Amino acid sequence: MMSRIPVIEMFGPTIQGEGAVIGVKTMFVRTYGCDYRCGWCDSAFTWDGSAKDKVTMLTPQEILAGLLELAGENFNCVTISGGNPALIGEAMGEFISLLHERGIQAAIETQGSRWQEWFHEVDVLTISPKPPSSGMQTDWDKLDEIMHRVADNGKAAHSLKVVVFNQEDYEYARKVHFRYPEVPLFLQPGNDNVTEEGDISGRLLGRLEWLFERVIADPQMNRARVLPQLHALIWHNKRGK
Ligand SMILES: C[S@@+](CC[C@H](N)C(=O)[O-])C[C@H]1O[C@@H](n2cnc3c(N)ncnc32)[C@H](O)[C@@H]1O
Ligand SMILES: Nc1nc2[nH]cc(C(=O)O)c2c(=O)[nH]1
Ligand code: SF4
Ligand SMILES: [Mg+2]
Repeated sequence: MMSRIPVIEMFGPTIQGEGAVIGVKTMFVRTYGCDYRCGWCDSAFTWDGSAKDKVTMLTPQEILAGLLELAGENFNCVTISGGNPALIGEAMGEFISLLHERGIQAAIETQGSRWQEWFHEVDVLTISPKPPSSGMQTDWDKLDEIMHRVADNGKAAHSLKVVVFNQEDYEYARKVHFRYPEVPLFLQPGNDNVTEEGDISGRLLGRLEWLFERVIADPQMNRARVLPQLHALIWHNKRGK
């Protein structure tokens, strides 16, 4: 049987709002299921069961057809997020090959808890280990293994992205930076209310300013880049953006 991928939503074109390729037009494919349970997850519907009825098991060809139906030729990049897309094996590699056959780039959002061989084929690999405020524990041996593998063989432009809610998270981000000094590091302020309706940009910009001040004062963070969730400034907590 053809292997299938659990997809909870596909949307776009939108603008990549985070990290190394912020500002790029992209489609999104969100897989179902996560091995983490971050307390502040802005996409908890991908794992908490609340939207389980929306999951469809799709072949790589069906996902590509769905994206083309949504957007025609109006995209050149697909961002695969979740949940944790690194829970998916070979079928994801097949999907990435299909994208490449059409000259479309593949970007991945994952937390660095699982490795897949297809990471080597990804064009933009974002690894986002989770700070203490998430309630999750980083398996440093696993993260080391993943960072070494992508550095040794990967063609992927890879980067690290740490979400920061408080001073303890900031210390964690510094630890990540010391451990992998050659890897571009992006710091992203946390959104501490992912269900608030209306305009949340003022609150998020306040968090961004707080993080700017930390980095400005810190000679050990001279190469880190601080970025907001750009889409959240524009579209707030709206889903599918
Ligand atoms: C929903 S996650 C899915 C991919 C993967 N599970 C991960 O965490 O990297 C996508 C990105 O959103 C970030 N994120 C999730 N909740 C957030 C929040 N409340 N504030 C800021 N960033 C958040 C994650 O850290 C991650 O970089
Ligand atoms: N516009 C936009 N950019 C994003 N970058 C990472 C996202 C994610 O949820 O993985 C995301 C998202 O959900 N929307
Ligand atoms: S790892 Fe990502 S998807 Fe999973 S709970 Fe944390 S933020 Fe949400
Ligand atoms: Mg998001």
